[in-house]
Amino acid sequence: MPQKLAAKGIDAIVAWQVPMRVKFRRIWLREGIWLHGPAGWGECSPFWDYDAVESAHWLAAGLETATLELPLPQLNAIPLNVTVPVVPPERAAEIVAKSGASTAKVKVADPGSDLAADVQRLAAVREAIGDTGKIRIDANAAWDVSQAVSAIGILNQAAGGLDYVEQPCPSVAELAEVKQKVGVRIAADESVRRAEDPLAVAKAGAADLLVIKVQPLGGIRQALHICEAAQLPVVVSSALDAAYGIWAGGRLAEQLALKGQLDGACGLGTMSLFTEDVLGQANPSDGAHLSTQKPDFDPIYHPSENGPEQVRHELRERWATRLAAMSQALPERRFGKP
Ligand SMILES: O=C(O)CCC(=O)C1=CC=C[C@@H](O)[C@@H]1C(=O)O
Ligand SMILES: [Mg+2]
Repeated sequence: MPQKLAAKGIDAIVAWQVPMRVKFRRIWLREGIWLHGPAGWGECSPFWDYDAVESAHWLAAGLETATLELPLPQLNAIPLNVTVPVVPPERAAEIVAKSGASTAKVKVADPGSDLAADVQRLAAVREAIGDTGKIRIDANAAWDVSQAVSAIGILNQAAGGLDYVEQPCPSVAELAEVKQKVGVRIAADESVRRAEDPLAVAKAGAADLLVIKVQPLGGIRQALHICEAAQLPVVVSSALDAAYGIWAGGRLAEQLALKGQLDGACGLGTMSLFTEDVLGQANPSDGAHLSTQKPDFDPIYHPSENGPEQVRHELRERWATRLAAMSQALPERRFGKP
């Protein structure tokens, strides 16, 4: 256990791993750690392509949840969007119908797919969600400005109207230009969670709303601070978190809902993308709503604790090394203190 963490009252760490039902964000296997402290368990599950400095935000978020007692929830549930990965149209329709959600967020512009497939996926989602449902798309910064303008026109039509387009292009300047040129709202995701200055996009007036994730922004309090400063509507989304990360997202969404800053359904239903419950943790969502109750399961006493001993050993070692690097990087985080 790194000394810095022990000094904050962290007394147990569990590494977990779960296969995904479908490839999402180019991964088939999701991993992370849970840290136990005076306030219970917190999650730290940065993607493996993030370096120690970027991942230190995720560690700060996990430390916050494990050490800071939050007030009891005032809302019971947060409305969710169903997340539709890059899958064939029939599968997309099934995912939407099964969720019961009235808002869908559909992944588009995937390098392994094309615009014609995106058109078909959106048409199937509209059919499944009905005329009154809302459809959002997320391009994960795949387009340049002219590709974005043309694709958004086509996809808006295929979807029978879009609620918004998330991160059509990489840079703030491009987002601003696309926002000028299309009649669909533009949301910023990577331009907030991976930016040197998470407020740059708001300052530039380059987005109509923000998609906010707790772990990449270093915790609920820092995320709230950014939302307050940005003065834009917000949708809280998951970072493909497991139960404790999702719970933190729900608590942020609750705060924003109480302030009137939440823009509809949140992207916190992603535990359904996992093939199984992580260490027996039940999915806290019914597909259309997320419970704000903190999971009360104690992973350390779970008998399976991630399968065969060999896998457990390798997983623990890998995360112990990474945790040491992340905790070293904590003071270099780009804004605020945990
Ligand atoms: O917002 C949602 O509905 C689900 C979360 C989601 O789409 C994402 C989670 C984590 C990594 C990202 O590639 C992806 C996103 O870009 O929003
Ligand atoms: Mg996104």
